Amino acid sequence: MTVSSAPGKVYLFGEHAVVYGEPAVPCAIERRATVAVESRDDDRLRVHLSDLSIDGFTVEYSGSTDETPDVNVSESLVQAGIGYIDAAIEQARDATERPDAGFDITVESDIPLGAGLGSSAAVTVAAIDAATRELGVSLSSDEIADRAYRAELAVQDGEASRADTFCSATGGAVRVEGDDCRAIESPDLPIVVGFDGGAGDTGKLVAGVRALREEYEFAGETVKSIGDIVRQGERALTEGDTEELGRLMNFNHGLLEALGVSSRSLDNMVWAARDAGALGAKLTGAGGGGCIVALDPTDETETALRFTPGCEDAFRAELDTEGVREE
Ligand SMILES: Nc1ncnc2c1ncn2[C@@H]1O[C@H](COP(=O)(O)OP(=O)(O)OP(=O)(O)O)[C@@H](O)[C@H]1O
Ligand SMILES: C[C@@](O)(CCO)CC(=O)[O-]
Ligand SMILES: [Mg+2]
Repeated sequence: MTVSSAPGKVYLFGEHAVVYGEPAVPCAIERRATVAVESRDDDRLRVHLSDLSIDGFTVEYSGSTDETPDVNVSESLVQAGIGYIDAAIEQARDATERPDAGFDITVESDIPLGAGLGSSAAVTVAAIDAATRELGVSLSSDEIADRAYRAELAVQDGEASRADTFCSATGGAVRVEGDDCRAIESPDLPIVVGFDGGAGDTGKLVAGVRALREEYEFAGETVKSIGDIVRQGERALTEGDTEELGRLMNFNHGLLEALGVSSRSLDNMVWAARDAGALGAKLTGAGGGGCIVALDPTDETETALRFTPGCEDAFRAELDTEGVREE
């Protein structure tokens, strides 16, 4: 058996805009997905998912992905839980030239699903690393990131950037602009996360922004303005100017709200954080529900979020400098 883990992430800046070639700066955090993989003698996949929101369920289906898994849970749950694993295994089979390799797979994760913390990227990255190493092939983190990106593209109908998967494979803070992906220096930031217990579907949310850009030229200008915020934010990050970072995060959230990817619960948490004295606060990831990220060196924001209606959890997130790794 081979076991790998990979971190989730928060976006300081640039989600959604990064899909259209603008830069983005996500940072890996110490919340990880762990995937255990064991080879089988046949081409079948037996997948056990014990994620946070549901009792673990097990599905088993043939290796050829055109066969509907014979499962006893709702189709949407299967598609939700299986899609990224299935796409990751396809990438692992391609990377190892073992198209009929079968696996027993167990996924465990402390990253809430669909909440903007990159759970899909972490699960995909860890699954590719574990499955390829189980077959005796060791990929570089850049190769894993590229294959995980292609897996996310497949599951999200082409609506994905390289940012989440490169950040999860690499760890630390990264800067992604199109195919240009690189690790960057980042000071230890006082990151606080608020979680509303909800979720958003990344593929659908990204498709919504794409439709808005196609309908309104000013929506495209809004996306470009997010790119300007990211470039300004990089300078603040290099200088360790957390007050400027916070102001730019607030600005970024406002533009994401204009693009229709925030929600009442996310906005409530953002304003609760700001009212508590956070340097800045914004939604993170695809939006639609899930998490916000705030900067506050004091405990005020975390405390305020815990008493904010609609906030289910609030926690301080440390930067995780490690990307994908063997456990
Ligand atoms: N523990 C897990 N077990 C199985 N599948 C998981 C697990 N965690 C995430 N996934 C898959 O990832 C999907 C959520 O991915 P999605 O991209 O919508 O949100 P996210 O990655 O958590 O947030 P964001 O992309 O906004 O950062 C789930 O519906 C499921 O298919
Ligand atoms: C919304 C998005 O920009 C980030 C999701 O965490 C999509 C992507 O970059 O793949
Ligand atoms: Mg995702």
